[in-house]
Amino acid sequence: MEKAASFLFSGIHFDRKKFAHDFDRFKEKKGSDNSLEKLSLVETGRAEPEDGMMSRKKRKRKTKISETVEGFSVFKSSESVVATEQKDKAENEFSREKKEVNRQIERDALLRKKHGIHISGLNVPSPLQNFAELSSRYICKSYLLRNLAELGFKEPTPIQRQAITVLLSGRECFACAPTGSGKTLAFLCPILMKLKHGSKDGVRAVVLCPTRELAAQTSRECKKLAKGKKFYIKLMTKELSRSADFDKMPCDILVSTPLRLQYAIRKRKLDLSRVEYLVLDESDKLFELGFVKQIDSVVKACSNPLVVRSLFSATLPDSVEELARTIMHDAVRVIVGRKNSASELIKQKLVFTGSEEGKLLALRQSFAESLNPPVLVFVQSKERAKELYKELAFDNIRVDVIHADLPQIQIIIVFHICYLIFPTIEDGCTLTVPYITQRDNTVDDFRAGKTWVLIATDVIARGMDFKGVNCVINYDVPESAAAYIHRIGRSGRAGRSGEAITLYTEDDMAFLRNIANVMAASGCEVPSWIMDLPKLRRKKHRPQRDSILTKPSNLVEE
Ligand SMILES: Nc1ncnc2c1ncn2[C@@H]1O[C@H](COP(=O)(O)OP(=O)(O)OP(=O)(O)O)[C@@H](O)[C@H]1O
Repeated sequence: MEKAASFLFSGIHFDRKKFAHDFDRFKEKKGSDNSLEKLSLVETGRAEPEDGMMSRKKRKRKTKISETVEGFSVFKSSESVVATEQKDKAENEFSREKKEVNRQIERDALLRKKHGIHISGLNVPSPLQNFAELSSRYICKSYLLRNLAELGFKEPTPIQRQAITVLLSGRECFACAPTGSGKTLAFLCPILMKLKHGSKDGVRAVVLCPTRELAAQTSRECKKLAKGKKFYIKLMTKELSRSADFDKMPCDILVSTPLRLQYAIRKRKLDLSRVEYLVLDESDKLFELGFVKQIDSVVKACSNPLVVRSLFSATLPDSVEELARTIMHDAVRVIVGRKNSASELIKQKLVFTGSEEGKLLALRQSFAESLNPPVLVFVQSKERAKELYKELAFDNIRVDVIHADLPQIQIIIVFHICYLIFPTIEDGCTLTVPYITQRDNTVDDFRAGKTWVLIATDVIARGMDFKGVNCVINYDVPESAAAYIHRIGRSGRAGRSGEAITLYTEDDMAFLRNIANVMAASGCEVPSWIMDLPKLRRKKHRPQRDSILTKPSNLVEE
């Protein structure tokens, strides 16, 4: 380098005589500079170490000092040393924090990978390592941790690990996780934590579910989680939506179907302007045509600009996500496993029965050989549910049926309390017992094990949590891949295994490929000829089917 420099400057001669005056000044200045530098270092007690082992940082600092000192007072230089020190300290702190952030990002990524959690969105909070983190990272009251433990929930499920922290950080959320993977707790837990305690200030959280049964189940789960804490948790019954005085009725968390809520908003002037949390459970169902207007009016009624909205489902088509994005802000997307796939805990099978008669025969045969209750049998319409029920009711099986046509009975008990008995009371009084529906009874009997085989339409295909359903039989092939995923998802819940059998005939060939795709994606074997079938262009599969009727030749000999 030196050689190069001398080569570059060769031939240039500095005339010291001619520039003697300037040369002297230059020499003086250089000397005074050094003295100043020395002085400033001594003053701050940071003189250069004698052994000459000066770190790179210090050298850098030294250079800076000499630059600052030039032409200014001594006092300023000492201030700048302090400032530089502080700057260095801040820089060190910053780089330490940056390293820690990077390490946390790595740990989060590993935890997410381990649990099959996929996220998109900016600054997604770390997933939970365990439930104890609800206290250490967030303010979680002891009642909730106690209730989780009492319910036997030792570890958060993957969707709970991520969706809970997203909602606790105040972010909106799209969550898609397999059936039976604990999505209900994933949205209820943050709501309870954020609302802290009950109040009489109006509705603060709304959970919308597509069916009455699911709404009832969700409000029950919410009450279990809130046990020991005064919260007003209400299920919107038909009676409530028609006659409640919502101004006087304390309610923190309201669980409802869209129609009943819309009715209450319109007719009972239910005020939702203070709602802080709005959950659309089974959101893809709620965004279907029949519900869209009702959802729209509920979303509008929840007019608090700070409302946190979240969408939960086991199936979340892109179209729904796109639609939902138009109303959501800075939402985080959390997908567990593969989007729109069935639970891997369910063993799925396809059985060809040739015809409708063949289906009934196959069902009877399978029950005769090995009936392992509880079993759910899905059909495509209420008419077919009634037909199949008639057929099986005479077999020696405890069978029941559930569909949208089952009546609701309101029991009104009128007490005419005679003033002769209670002289202080002049009038009679009317006690209205909440609607008791035959649908509720049917569900309860199935839960209690009184019913072995429950024949159902898609009314209970979504969200219903029947513990330990061993087998789901699709007597009729479902109308869509999503319907298939939800139906079979009534078994194989909360880590248990399950079985799903789908009976099909020639009429179902066109739709078979869609089911086979779901099966293959969750690791089940599918005959290759099915995968070679052409894709179905129609969206819904609802073929015209022959009635379910035993013909003499169908009877199984005992
Ligand atoms: N952390 C947990 N540990 C063990 N069991 C849990 C945990 N969280 C929830 N469960 C149980 O798992 C079962 C399924 O939960 P949940 O009904 O919330 O599933 P889901 O994901 O909403 O299903 P679906 O998509 O069918 O609605 C319930 O019985 C619930 O009590």
